[in-house]
Amino acid sequence: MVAPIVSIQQVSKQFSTKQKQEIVLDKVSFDVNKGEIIAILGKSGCGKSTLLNLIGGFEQASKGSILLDGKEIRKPSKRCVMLMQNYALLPWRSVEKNVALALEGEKLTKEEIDEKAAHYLTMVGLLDKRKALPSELSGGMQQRVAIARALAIQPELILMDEPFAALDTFTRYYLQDELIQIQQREQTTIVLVTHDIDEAIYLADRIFIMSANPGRVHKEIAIKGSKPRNRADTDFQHYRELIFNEFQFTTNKQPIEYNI
Ligand SMILES: Nc1ncnc2c1ncn2[C@@H]1O[C@H](COP(=O)(O)OP(=O)(O)OP(=O)(O)O)[C@@H](O)[C@H]1O
Repeated sequence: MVAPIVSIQQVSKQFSTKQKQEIVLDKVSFDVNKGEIIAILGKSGCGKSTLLNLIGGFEQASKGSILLDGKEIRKPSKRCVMLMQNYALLPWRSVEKNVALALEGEKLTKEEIDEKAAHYLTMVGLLDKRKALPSELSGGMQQRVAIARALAIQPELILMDEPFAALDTFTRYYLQDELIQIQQREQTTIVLVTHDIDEAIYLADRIFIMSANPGRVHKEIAIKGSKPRNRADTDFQHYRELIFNEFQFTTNKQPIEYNI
């Protein structure tokens, strides 16, 4: 039995503004095992990013608790990094200096920092771009720099909020493959929020489908089969259909009326 690295226990989150009080998450519970990729799918506003922020320690739960290796998460830590859709690179720093940023504050010499930065840039295939500025790179390359920077911290857990959503299909496919390879090599645990059903099936070991108002885990689906998976095979289509059906269930969409 693999020990859970993250344990989410009966977590509720309420936001209060002047206008209203909103229960965004309601009694969410699940475990994430070491070395797993978990994908969280759900329609806009169901609380996916809020859940990631709670796991990352950027927000506090209103009720319930979230444990990282058995200890309650109360603030952000280097054991867990967040990777965003917009890369969040510093535009005035070179690629290698952006990666090195993650290592500043550690007890490392300049040579050690350079060596580590080079190591992780090699891993994402961007060593030859180390002197470039982010603006000189494509979106896909910038996201690879952000991945190298996240990996350089050697976190146990990476939280990803739609990391590839801004990229074109082929770059997205390429980075998904790269992510699987790196994740298998480093044995990092990943919790990924995505709107992309195919991305979830391609990457995840388990998918949690959330329903909205308030956000709850509606269904857990374990994705069988080794990676990389074949997007065209029958198993993949089976999961796709399963998830589409679940979404119909969680979305009470009115039929579109056409005036002819
Ligand atoms: N800091 C905050 N203060 C008040 N309300 C908030 C705050 N953060 C999120 N919310 C509200 O919580 C709800 C869920 O937001 P969240 O960003 O978690 O959803 P999401 O599922 O990630 O959406 P999307 O897929 O569109 O990114 C929304 O109604 C949002 O307005």
